[in-house]
Amino acid sequence: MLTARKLTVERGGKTILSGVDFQASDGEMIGILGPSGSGKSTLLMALNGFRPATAGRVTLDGKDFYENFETFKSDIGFVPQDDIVPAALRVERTLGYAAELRLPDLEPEARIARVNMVMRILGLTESKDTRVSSLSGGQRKRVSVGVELLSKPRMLFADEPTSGLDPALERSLTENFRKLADDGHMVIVTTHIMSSLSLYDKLCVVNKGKLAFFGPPDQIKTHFKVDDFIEIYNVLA
Ligand SMILES: Nc1ncnc2c1ncn2[C@@H]1O[C@H](COP(=O)(O)OP(=O)(O)OP(=O)(O)O)[C@@H](O)[C@H]1O
Repeated sequence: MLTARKLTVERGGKTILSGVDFQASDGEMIGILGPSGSGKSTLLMALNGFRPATAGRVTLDGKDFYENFETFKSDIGFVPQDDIVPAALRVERTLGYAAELRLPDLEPEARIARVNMVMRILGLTESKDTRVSSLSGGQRKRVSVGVELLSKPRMLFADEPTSGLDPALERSLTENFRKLADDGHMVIVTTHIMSSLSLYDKLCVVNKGKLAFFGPPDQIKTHFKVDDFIEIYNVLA
């Protein structure tokens, strides 16, 4: 279990996140929501240890996450907002190359099997011979996610992976994340998309650097006294 208590992040003399509590278990998919600039990416990177909080504590299975980061880092997959895959290579080669770098101890056959598995999970098999530069935005995002899945990380953190996708691609990528969580991964995603919120186990709403809600999607409308997910943003304004 990943637990954060009273996380505070200060940057450039400004308090960006203040006293945020958070909890995620294996097999859970958690969405981090909130207006632009509310602190979602900051929270995600404090939780995954890439930019630790300046105060507060993060623990994984009861152990201090930052102090034991070297031990835990093989458990972490992180898909940042920007694309991380080279555009010139074909999909299968991109994943194969990433597998060579990330899994040097695996036999070549095992690496190929891992690449094939990741392509299958993410629906990329039919695009395996397509250059990344020719893929749609949604497919490219899947390749970025695929690179992170090669090592089967226990925890997958993704920063707005569905931004800029059409509703069908957004839904399908979110469903991919749901499947990963159902397979036992801990999936933590920042998002602005309100139409797929029911697929998440829990939602974490950040507003002006503070936690505004943490709980299951079926409680969020009651909490904010709204009829529709989209109206939450009016309440937070
Ligand atoms: N290094 C920094 N120094 C000063 N301020 C920063 C720094 N990094 C982020 N901020 C500020 O912290 C706030 C939160 O940023 P963050 O990227 O976490 O927001 P966000 O909710 O993810 O936004 P978006 O939805 O637009 O991606 C913003 O006001 C941002 O300008």
